[in-house]
Amino acid sequence: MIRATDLTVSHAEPDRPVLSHVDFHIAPAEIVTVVGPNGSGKSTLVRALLGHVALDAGRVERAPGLRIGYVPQRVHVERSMPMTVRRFLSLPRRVGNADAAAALARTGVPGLEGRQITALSGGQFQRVLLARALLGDPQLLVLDEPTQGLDQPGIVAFYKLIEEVRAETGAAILMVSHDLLVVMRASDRVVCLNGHVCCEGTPQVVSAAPAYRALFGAEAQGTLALYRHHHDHDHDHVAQGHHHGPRCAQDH
Ligand SMILES: Nc1ncnc2c1ncn2[C@@H]1O[C@H](COP(=O)(O)OP(=O)(O)OP(=O)(O)O)[C@@H](O)[C@H]1O
Repeated sequence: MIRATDLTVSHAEPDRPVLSHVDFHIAPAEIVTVVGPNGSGKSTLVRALLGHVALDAGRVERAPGLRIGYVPQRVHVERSMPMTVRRFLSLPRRVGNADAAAALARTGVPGLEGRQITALSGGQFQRVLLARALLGDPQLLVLDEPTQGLDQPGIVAFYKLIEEVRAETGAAILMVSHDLLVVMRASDRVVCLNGHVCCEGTPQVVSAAPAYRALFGAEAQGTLALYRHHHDHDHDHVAQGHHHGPRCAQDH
Protein backbone atom coordinates (compact mmCIF):
# COMPACT_ATOMS: atom_id res chain seq x y z
CA MET A 1 0.00 0.00 0.00
CA ILE A 2 2.80 2.35 0.94
CA ARG A 3 6.50 1.82 0.50
CA ALA A 4 9.16 4.26 1.64
CA THR A 5 12.75 3.80 0.61
CA ASP A 6 15.79 5.41 2.20
CA LEU A 7 13.89 8.38 3.65
CA THR A 8 15.82 11.27 5.09
CA VAL A 9 13.91 14.25 6.51
CA SER A 10 15.20 17.29 8.37
CA HIS A 11 12.74 19.95 9.40
CA ALA A 12 14.84 22.97 10.25
CA GLU A 13 18.47 21.93 10.37
CA PRO A 14 19.62 20.04 7.26
CA ASP A 15 22.73 18.72 9.03
CA ARG A 16 20.59 17.18 11.83
CA PRO A 17 17.99 15.00 10.13
CA VAL A 18 14.99 13.84 12.14
CA LEU A 19 14.83 10.69 10.00
CA SER A 20 17.85 9.06 8.36
CA HIS A 21 17.74 6.32 5.74
CA VAL A 22 14.40 4.92 6.87
CA ASP A 23 12.78 2.10 4.91
CA PHE A 24 9.15 1.29 5.61
CA HIS A 25 6.26 -0.60 4.06
CA ILE A 26 2.74 -1.61 4.95
CA ALA A 27 0.70 -4.29 3.18
CA PRO A 28 -3.09 -4.74 2.97
CA ALA A 29 -4.78 -5.76 6.25
CA GLU A 30 -1.57 -5.44 8.29
CA ILE A 31 -1.46 -3.74 11.69
CA VAL A 32 1.90 -2.01 11.96
CA THR A 33 2.88 0.08 14.97
CA VAL A 34 5.71 2.56 15.19
CA VAL A 35 7.18 2.93 18.67
CA GLY A 36 10.06 5.10 19.86
CA PRO A 37 11.00 7.74 22.43
CA ASN A 38 9.64 11.30 22.33
CA GLY A 39 11.14 13.19 19.43
CA SER A 40 12.34 10.05 17.66
CA GLY A 41 10.55 11.03 14.43
CA LYS A 42 7.41 8.88 14.61
CA SER A 43 4.95 11.60 13.59
CA THR A 44 7.39 12.87 11.00
CA LEU A 45 7.56 9.40 9.46
CA VAL A 46 3.78 9.14 9.34
CA ARG A 47 3.47 12.58 7.78
CA ALA A 48 6.20 11.77 5.25
CA LEU A 49 4.34 8.59 4.28
CA LEU A 50 1.21 10.68 3.71
CA GLY A 51 3.12 13.21 1.62
CA HIS A 52 2.72 16.02 4.18
CA VAL A 53 6.41 16.82 4.66
CA ALA A 54 9.20 17.50 2.21
CA LEU A 55 11.85 14.79 1.87
CA ASP A 56 15.56 15.55 1.82
CA ALA A 57 16.19 12.20 0.17
CA GLY A 58 14.48 8.92 -0.58
CA ARG A 59 11.04 8.27 -1.99
CA VAL A 60 7.54 7.29 -0.93
CA GLU A 61 5.29 5.23 -3.20
CA ARG A 62 1.58 4.93 -2.46
CA ALA A 63 -0.81 2.60 -4.26
CA PRO A 64 -2.74 4.67 -6.82
CA GLY A 65 -6.09 5.88 -5.48
CA LEU A 66 -5.34 4.58 -1.98
CA ARG A 67 -8.09 5.70 0.45
CA ILE A 68 -6.49 6.77 3.71
CA GLY A 69 -8.26 7.64 6.98
CA TYR A 70 -5.90 9.77 9.07
CA VAL A 71 -6.23 10.70 12.73
CA PRO A 72 -3.42 13.16 13.45
CA GLN A 73 -1.75 13.48 16.83
CA ARG A 74 -3.02 16.96 17.53
CA VAL A 75 -6.63 17.90 16.97
CA HIS A 76 -7.12 20.31 19.86
CA VAL A 77 -7.83 23.21 17.51
CA GLU A 78 -11.02 21.51 16.42
CA ARG A 79 -11.75 20.54 20.02
CA SER A 80 -11.71 24.10 21.22
CA MET A 81 -14.34 25.23 18.70
CA PRO A 82 -18.05 25.01 19.51
CA MET A 83 -19.25 22.22 17.28
CA THR A 84 -21.53 19.21 17.56
CA VAL A 85 -20.29 15.69 16.92
CA ARG A 86 -22.65 15.48 13.93
CA ARG A 87 -21.13 18.55 12.29
CA PHE A 88 -17.62 17.40 13.11
CA LEU A 89 -18.29 14.11 11.30
CA SER A 90 -19.18 16.07 8.16
CA LEU A 91 -15.81 17.81 8.05
CA PRO A 92 -14.19 17.95 5.64
CA ARG A 93 -16.56 15.71 3.65
CA ARG A 94 -20.35 15.82 4.03
CA VAL A 95 -21.85 12.56 5.22
CA GLY A 96 -25.50 11.46 5.56
CA ASN A 97 -27.25 10.97 8.92
CA ALA A 98 -27.45 7.19 8.53
CA ASP A 99 -23.74 6.87 7.76
CA ALA A 100 -22.84 9.15 10.67
CA ALA A 101 -25.00 7.16 13.07
CA ALA A 102 -23.56 3.85 11.83
CA ALA A 103 -19.98 5.07 12.26
CA LEU A 104 -20.66 6.23 15.83
CA ALA A 105 -22.33 2.92 16.64
CA ARG A 106 -19.41 1.02 15.13
CA THR A 107 -16.89 2.81 17.30
CA GLY A 108 -18.92 2.28 20.48
CA VAL A 109 -20.34 5.78 20.93
CA PRO A 110 -23.86 5.58 19.46
CA GLY A 111 -26.21 8.53 19.70
CA LEU A 112 -23.62 11.22 20.42
CA GLU A 113 -24.54 13.29 17.36
CA GLY A 114 -26.00 16.22 19.30
CA ARG A 115 -23.18 16.51 21.84
CA GLN A 116 -20.66 19.31 21.74
CA ILE A 117 -17.16 18.10 20.87
CA THR A 118 -15.88 19.99 23.93
CA ALA A 119 -18.23 18.01 26.21
CA LEU A 120 -16.80 14.61 25.25
CA SER A 121 -14.53 12.59 27.48
CA GLY A 122 -11.09 11.73 26.13
CA GLY A 123 -12.15 8.20 25.28
CA GLN A 124 -15.34 9.34 23.54
CA PHE A 125 -13.40 11.91 21.54
CA GLN A 126 -10.89 9.32 20.31
CA ARG A 127 -13.79 7.11 19.20
CA VAL A 128 -15.45 10.01 17.41
CA LEU A 129 -12.14 10.70 15.63
CA LEU A 130 -11.98 7.05 14.59
CA ALA A 131 -15.61 7.19 13.41
CA ARG A 132 -14.79 10.21 11.25
CA ALA A 133 -11.77 8.44 9.77
CA LEU A 134 -13.89 5.35 9.00
CA LEU A 135 -16.52 7.37 7.14
CA GLY A 136 -14.25 7.59 4.10
CA ASP A 137 -14.18 3.78 3.86
CA PRO A 138 -10.38 3.76 4.14
CA GLN A 139 -8.15 0.99 2.86
CA LEU A 140 -5.52 2.28 5.27
CA LEU A 141 -6.15 3.82 8.69
CA VAL A 142 -3.34 5.95 10.08
CA LEU A 143 -3.63 6.70 13.79
CA ASP A 144 -1.03 8.88 15.49
CA GLU A 145 -1.18 8.28 19.26
CA PRO A 146 -4.86 7.33 19.21
CA THR A 147 -5.02 6.47 22.90
CA GLN A 148 -3.43 9.58 24.36
CA GLY A 149 -5.20 10.58 27.54
CA LEU A 150 -6.99 7.26 27.97
CA ASP A 151 -6.74 5.10 31.08
CA GLN A 152 -5.54 1.51 30.88
CA PRO A 153 -8.98 -0.11 30.37
CA GLY A 154 -9.73 2.58 27.77
CA ILE A 155 -6.51 1.78 25.95
CA VAL A 156 -7.19 -1.95 25.91
CA ALA A 157 -10.76 -1.37 24.69
CA PHE A 158 -9.56 0.96 21.95
CA TYR A 159 -7.04 -1.55 20.56
CA LYS A 160 -9.69 -4.26 20.66
CA LEU A 161 -11.90 -1.96 18.59
CA ILE A 162 -9.05 -1.42 16.13
CA GLU A 163 -8.61 -5.16 15.69
CA GLU A 164 -12.36 -5.56 15.11
CA VAL A 165 -12.30 -2.80 12.49
CA ARG A 166 -9.45 -4.54 10.70
CA ALA A 167 -11.29 -7.88 10.80
CA GLU A 168 -14.50 -6.33 9.45
CA THR A 169 -13.17 -3.93 6.85
CA GLY A 170 -9.85 -5.52 5.89
CA ALA A 171 -8.24 -2.09 6.27
CA ALA A 172 -4.54 -1.94 7.01
CA ILE A 173 -3.71 0.00 10.14
CA LEU A 174 -0.63 2.09 10.84
CA MET A 175 -0.34 3.39 14.38
CA VAL A 176 2.07 5.44 16.41
CA SER A 177 1.92 4.55 20.06
CA HIS A 178 3.53 4.72 23.47
CA ASP A 179 1.46 1.92 24.95
CA LEU A 180 4.10 -0.74 24.56
CA LEU A 181 2.38 -3.66 26.21
CA VAL A 182 -0.97 -3.30 24.50
CA VAL A 183 0.56 -2.35 21.17
CA MET A 184 2.69 -5.43 21.21
CA ARG A 185 -0.34 -7.62 21.54
CA ALA A 186 -2.41 -5.84 18.91
CA SER A 187 0.24 -5.49 16.17
CA ASP A 188 1.38 -7.82 13.41
CA ARG A 189 4.61 -5.89 13.07
CA VAL A 190 6.39 -3.31 15.20
CA VAL A 191 8.89 -0.74 13.96
CA CYS A 192 11.13 0.69 16.65
CA LEU A 193 12.30 4.14 15.58
CA ASN A 194 14.95 6.46 16.93
CA GLY A 195 15.74 8.69 13.98
CA HIS A 196 16.49 5.49 12.12
CA VAL A 197 14.90 2.06 12.27
CA CYS A 198 16.51 0.46 15.34
CA CYS A 199 14.74 -2.83 14.91
CA GLU A 200 11.56 -4.18 13.44
CA GLY A 201 9.66 -7.41 13.19
CA THR A 202 6.92 -9.31 14.95
CA PRO A 203 6.17 -8.16 18.51
CA GLN A 204 8.00 -11.21 19.82
CA VAL A 205 11.14 -10.41 17.83
CA VAL A 206 11.16 -6.71 18.70
CA SER A 207 10.49 -7.22 22.40
CA ALA A 208 13.59 -9.42 22.60
CA ALA A 209 15.82 -7.15 20.49
CA PRO A 210 18.64 -5.43 22.40
CA ALA A 211 18.03 -2.14 20.56
CA TYR A 212 14.42 -2.08 21.74
CA ARG A 213 15.39 -2.95 25.29
CA ALA A 214 18.08 -0.27 25.29
CA LEU A 215 15.52 2.34 24.21
CA PHE A 216 12.69 1.39 26.53
CA GLY A 217 14.53 0.02 29.56
CA ALA A 218 12.32 -1.27 32.35
CA GLU A 219 9.14 -0.96 30.32
CA ALA A 220 10.63 -3.26 27.70
CA GLN A 221 11.23 -5.89 30.34
CA GLY A 222 7.46 -6.07 30.74
CA THR A 223 6.85 -6.83 27.07
CA LEU A 224 9.69 -9.32 27.02
CA ALA A 225 8.24 -11.07 30.05
CA LEU A 226 4.88 -11.16 28.32
CA TYR A 227 6.36 -12.98 25.35
CA ARG A 228 8.54 -15.26 27.43
CA HIS A 229 5.35 -16.22 29.20
CA HIS A 230 3.24 -16.72 26.10
CA HIS A 231 5.97 -18.20 23.91
CA ASP A 232 7.93 -20.42 26.18
CA HIS A 233 10.10 -21.90 23.48
CA ASP A 234 13.51 -21.18 22.02
CA HIS A 235 14.11 -17.76 20.54
CA ASP A 236 16.89 -18.63 18.11
CA HIS A 237 15.00 -16.82 15.37
CA VAL A 238 15.52 -13.52 17.16
CA ALA A 239 19.10 -13.06 16.02
CA GLN A 240 18.18 -13.36 12.35
CA GLY A 241 14.77 -11.76 12.78
CA HIS A 242 15.75 -8.14 13.14
CA HIS A 243 18.39 -5.80 11.93
CA HIS A 244 20.06 -2.79 13.45
CA GLY A 245 20.16 0.65 12.00
CA PRO A 246 23.50 2.34 11.55
CA ARG A 247 23.56 4.10 14.93
CA CYS A 248 22.29 1.35 17.18
CA ALA A 249 25.57 -0.23 18.16
CA GLN A 250 23.96 -2.93 20.29
CA ASP A 251 25.26 -6.46 19.97
CA HIS A 252 23.02 -9.34 19.13
N1 LIG B 1 7.22 21.10 11.62
C1 LIG B 1 8.36 20.99 12.30
N2 LIG B 1 9.31 21.94 12.24
C2 LIG B 1 10.47 21.82 12.91
N3 LIG B 1 10.80 20.77 13.68
C3 LIG B 1 9.89 19.79 13.79
C4 LIG B 1 8.63 19.83 13.11
N4 LIG B 1 7.94 18.69 13.41
C5 LIG B 1 8.74 17.98 14.22
N5 LIG B 1 9.89 18.62 14.46
C6 LIG B 1 11.01 18.12 15.28
O1 LIG B 1 11.37 16.84 14.78
C7 LIG B 1 11.69 15.96 15.85
C8 LIG B 1 10.80 14.70 15.74
O2 LIG B 1 9.46 15.07 15.96
P1 LIG B 1 8.27 14.03 15.81
O3 LIG B 1 7.01 14.76 16.18
O4 LIG B 1 8.34 13.38 14.49
O5 LIG B 1 8.65 12.96 16.93
P2 LIG B 1 7.75 11.88 17.66
O6 LIG B 1 8.59 10.66 17.75
O7 LIG B 1 6.43 11.76 16.99
O8 LIG B 1 7.60 12.54 19.10
P3 LIG B 1 6.49 12.37 20.27
O9 LIG B 1 6.58 10.96 20.78
O10 LIG B 1 6.97 13.37 21.29
O11 LIG B 1 5.17 12.71 19.66
C9 LIG B 1 11.49 16.73 17.13
O12 LIG B 1 12.75 17.19 17.56
C10 LIG B 1 10.60 17.88 16.73
O13 LIG B 1 10.85 19.01 17.51
